[in-house]
Amino acid sequence: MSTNHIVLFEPLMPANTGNIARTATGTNTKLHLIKPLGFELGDKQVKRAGLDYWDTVDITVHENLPAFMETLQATDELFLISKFAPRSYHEADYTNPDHDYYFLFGKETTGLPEPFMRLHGEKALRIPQNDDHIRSLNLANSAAIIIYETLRQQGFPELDLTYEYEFDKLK
Ligand SMILES: C[S@@+](CC[C@H](N)C(=O)[O-])C[C@H]1O[C@@H](n2cnc3c(N)ncnc32)[C@H](O)[C@@H]1O
Repeated sequence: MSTNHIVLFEPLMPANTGNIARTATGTNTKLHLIKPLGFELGDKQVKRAGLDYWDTVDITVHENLPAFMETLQATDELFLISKFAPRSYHEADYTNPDHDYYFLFGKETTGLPEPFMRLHGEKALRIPQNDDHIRSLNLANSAAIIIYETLRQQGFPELDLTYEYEFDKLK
């Protein structure tokens, strides 16, 4: 079965990383952070945004982008998530059970480095948006959109499609 990975390139804002950590925990997704980080991992704001989930996130910190790239195996599929991509994220296939899927997101201010983007342009995916009104989507929202499309294609593996709550608002 595939493992999905969210990779954040030089994240700056603790609230975004905390928010993504919460999504990662709830979806059995691994989280990778590429240094330098704009915060300390013990930062109150990271923890607040991830609430009680921070300690349960499977998190790996990489020294820099080349160090992260060196960890990839032949069966790992890497996608660069960028508004500059010519292809939309819904057109890619994430269903090969023998592959792990890595989604690399850019820094809140400057995105991914331009030379790296040019080198791996064929792996880039865009989330459609209205460019007349906003510059880009929020990083944490982008990560949630991508991971849930991936999980939808994979049939939501090991996630509860429904759940019996002790205090159920519908009962
Ligand atoms: C706030 S945006 C940074 C925008 C930055 N100016 C740039 O050049 O990409 C942070 C990250 O969110 C993701 N993102 C935001 N909007 C996106 C979109 N429409 N399509 C794909 N990724 C997006 C990208 O990974 C981006 O690097």
